[in-house]
Parts: sequence; C-alpha cells; structure tokens
Amino acid sequence: MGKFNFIETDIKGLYIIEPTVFGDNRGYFMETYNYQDFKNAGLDMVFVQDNESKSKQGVLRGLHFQYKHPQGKLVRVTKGEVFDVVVDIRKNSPTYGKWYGAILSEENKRQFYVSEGFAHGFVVLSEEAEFVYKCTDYYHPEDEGGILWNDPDIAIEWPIENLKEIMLSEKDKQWKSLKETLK
Ligand SMILES: Cc1cn([C@H]2C[C@H](O)[C@@H](COP(=O)(O)OP(=O)(O)O[C@H]3O[C@H](C)C(=O)[C@H](O)[C@H]3O)O2)c(=O)[nH]c1=O
Repeated sequence: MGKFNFIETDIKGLYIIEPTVFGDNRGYFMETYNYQDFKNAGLDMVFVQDNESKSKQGVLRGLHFQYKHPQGKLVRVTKGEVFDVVVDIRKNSPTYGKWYGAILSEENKRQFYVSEGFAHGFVVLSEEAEFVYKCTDYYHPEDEGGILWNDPDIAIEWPIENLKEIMLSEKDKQWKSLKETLK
C-alpha cells in the first residue's frame, strides 16, 4: 500500500495528492514523491527539472504553458498558502477551457499533479509563500505562452477578495485571452 492518496478530479489528467505525514515529538516526516507509488497510480512520468519560487502576498504568477514542450508539473507549497489554478488547453479535450483550483498550503501539504496540456498559475494568499515543483520537461523560454489571469471566458473564481492588491510581472500583464491566444 503506497503512502499517497491520489484524488482524481473532474478534469482528466489532474490529481490532488495527499502524502502520508509521519508526525512525532520531533516534528514530521513525509515522502513527497515516490516513483513506484506514482506509477502504481497510473502516473508514470519522469521529472527532469525541479523549481522553487518565493512570492509575497498577492503575487499572481501565470497562467503559463509551453507550446511545443508542455510540462507536466507536480506542485506543492512548503511555506504559506496559495490558490493554485490550472486551465485545460488540450485542443480536443471535453473539458477544454475549463479551470480547476485548489488551496495548497504548508498546512494541508496537498500536492497537485497537472499533466501536460494545462496552463498553470497561482496567487499567494498568505504573507508569503514558497512554491516548489517538479517538471516533466525543461524550461524553454522561447516556447513559453500565457493566458490572461482574469480571462472573462474562463472566469476563474480567484479567492482574492481579502487581498489588498494583486501583483503581476510585466510579462504576465500582457497575456491575452485563451480565445485570442490559442485560435
Ligand atoms: C520558469 C523558469 C524561469 N526561469 C527564470 C527566467 C526568469 O529570469 C526568472 C523568472 O521567470 P518567470 O518570471 O517566468 O517565473 P514565474 O512567473 O514563476 O513562471 C512560472 O510560473 C508558473 C507558476 C509556472 O507554472 C511556470 O513554471 C513558470 O512559468 O526565472 C528559469 O531559469 N527556469 C524556469 O523554469
């Protein structure tokens, strides 16, 4: 019996993953990834790059994807709390254009596995957040694309009512809507 609870979502290829946390009087231990357990759950992929980013409250990174080198991502939060969002941009997917979001936090230790073919982003809800993730392909800056975070057709319900401001990089401010981006 593996040490992860894989929760399928209503979007194919998207899983919430709950690790087993072994707490004791020192603190806790958990495996955050295990090739065999993931393979047994049907997630047989090889990760080639690990990333880490730290962001202040209100920072929104995304929605990003790579055209020719789509990346599957296993994402988690090691400090703070974020609302993590993906949008299905797989051309023939029955859930094309559909979004799915989840709260990932240091507290809940939940992970999100996002297979290739999704645009991905998150907004930081806590004072600050550290975000770490594994990718199934390398970063190809020349191949990067993006979708505007508040695309009215996708209508992501970002839980930002309590945030003083949303902070975007210059790059993330200039993305277009899904229908203008992926004609
Ligand atoms: C993504 C990436 C970036 N960089 C360099 C390029 C820039 O000089 C600097 C910041 O890059 P960027 O502003 O694109 O970082 P994010 O806005 O966090 O981008 C990420 O945001 C969302 C949440 C994602 O899912 C993607 O992994 C990724 O697009 O790191 C690298 O050297 N390697 C990389 O894999």
